[in-house]
Amino acid sequence: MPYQYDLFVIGAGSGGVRASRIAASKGYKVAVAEGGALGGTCVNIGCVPKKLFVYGSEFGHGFDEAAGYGWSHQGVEFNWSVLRDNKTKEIQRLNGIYGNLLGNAGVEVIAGFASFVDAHTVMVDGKTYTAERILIAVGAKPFIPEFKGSDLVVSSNEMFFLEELPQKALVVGGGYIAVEFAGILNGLGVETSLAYRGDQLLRGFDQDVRDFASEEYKKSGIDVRLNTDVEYIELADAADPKGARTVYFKDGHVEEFGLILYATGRVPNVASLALDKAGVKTGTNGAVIIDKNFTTSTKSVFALGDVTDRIQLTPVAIKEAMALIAYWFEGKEVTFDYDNIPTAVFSQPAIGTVGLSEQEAETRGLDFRVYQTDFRPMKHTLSGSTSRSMMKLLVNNADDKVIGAHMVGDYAGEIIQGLGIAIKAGATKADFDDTVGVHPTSAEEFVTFSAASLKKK
Ligand SMILES: Cc1cc2nc3c(=O)[nH]c(=O)nc-3n(C[C@H](O)[C@H](O)[C@H](O)COP(=O)(O)OP(=O)(O)OC[C@H]3O[C@@H](n4cnc5c(N)ncnc54)[C@H](O)[C@@H]3O)c2cc1C
Ligand SMILES: NC(=O)c1ccc[n+]([C@@H]2O[C@H](COP(=O)([O-])OP(=O)(O)OC[C@H]3O[C@@H](n4cnc5c(N)ncnc54)[C@H](O)[C@@H]3O)[C@@H](O)[C@H]2O)c1
Repeated sequence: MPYQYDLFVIGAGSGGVRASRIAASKGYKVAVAEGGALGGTCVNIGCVPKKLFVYGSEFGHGFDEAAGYGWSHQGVEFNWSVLRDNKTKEIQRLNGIYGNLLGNAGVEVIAGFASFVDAHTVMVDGKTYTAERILIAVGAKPFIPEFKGSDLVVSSNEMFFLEELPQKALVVGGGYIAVEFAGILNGLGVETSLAYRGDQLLRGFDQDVRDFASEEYKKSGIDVRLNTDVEYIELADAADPKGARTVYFKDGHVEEFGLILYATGRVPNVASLALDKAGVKTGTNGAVIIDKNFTTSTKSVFALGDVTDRIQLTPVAIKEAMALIAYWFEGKEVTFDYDNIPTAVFSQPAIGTVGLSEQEAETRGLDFRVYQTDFRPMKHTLSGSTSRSMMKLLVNNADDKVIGAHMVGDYAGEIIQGLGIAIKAGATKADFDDTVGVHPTSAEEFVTFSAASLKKK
């Protein structure tokens, strides 16, 4: 039976744009449905605007730190609407670029939310489209637990469009988004508390990184509250829905905040897809279940990116799209390597990490040694800031290969990318030691770890 398209992609985010663009350039007739703005989460309400906000908030510390370098100023003012609106203009420029990329590749863009009619048919705004293959790339959406007053909080989605900044904010959660936004708000001059229900922030990261980063966040001015959970929330004044919120914590403490951000995870965005009509099965949290070639329980339907709830990162969604393209066009079985994915948390200071944490290496029963150091970065010798950086390297004793690298400090995200290549290529500690350092940098610490910094043999 002939179909209208070779490929119909649902969702023009990181994974969907790449898959549709490359498939079309290789000769498929492709359409992509997008219910929001082109580029998806990363471009519109994720990585890109978040990083622009991080840059904006770093100036908040920069003015203070400049004094030790001889700069003085007559008071500094920050105008939130300028940052917010300049960010939005830049994102609109990127939306245009995504439109051109898709158009130039010959992809038909259909505006609207798609849902399944059957295994080869989708519907957008009442119109049906048939395709030999359908790719689900709808991403994820914020998860906010339900409790009394949960309608009075915002998610990361709203943070990009706030009418005004509050004087005082509470961020709830302990993952990437919570620590990144706590840093942004703090840097922009908002009195910021970060409440996490567990013992330490950033579960899943190396324990030393978690402990060190948490202390640095406190030093930077964030009020970090561990083992703290919210019972319920009310409007401070019932007649003023835009006004302060009163938070009743589980330990009995009561406090008012102008804004409460819940950054408590993201769940697959499948609710409106009518997956059952195509026989597509889902697992925990509604994640679309796929085999190693990104094929769902229905042979003609594929899925990748955040909707599969594996590793929620843009470069992962993009690499998955490229692997699926190689599977379709070259018949290559997918051998996606989810190990050694470098990642950065754009908190202040930032975190960069690749490979195993000390706890993961222990769980895997490896015989390994650990080098670790922390120091005052040269910039802060004059800035007056007490901020410190830390670095950590894990080495497998059997073959001397570096199996993990971790950093908390300025430029950690930039530095970890290069280390990701070295670790992926199988570099040994001897290779690191043979590499000439770039001086004076923080990064050179990674190639000058000596026996003195051996934390664990
Ligand atoms: C605040 C925040 C910051 C982040 N920062 C980073 C970062 O610094 N680095 C990083 O690597 N990752 C970051 N991420 C994660 C990254 O954004 C995601 O991993 C990535 O966008 C996933 O790509 P995707 O293609 O799976 O889905 P998405 O990019 O989410 O795209 C899905 C698209 O599908 C559309 N859609 C949904 N349902 C339908 C439907 N029924 N019909 C049509 N269209 C539909 C949506 O509107 C969306 O545009 C961040 C995420 C957030 C929320
Ligand atoms: N820099 C980056 O690359 C970047 C930045 C932002 C987001 N992301 C991606 O997006 C994903 C989602 O980010 P996130 O920060 O929302 O999720 P996350 O999974 O990283 O963190 C969620 C946090 O919320 C806590 N939590 C969950 N339920 C809760 C509840 N009921 N009450 C209180 N706390 C609760 C969890 O314990 C956890 O600390 C990340 O895992 C990451 O893959 C990446």
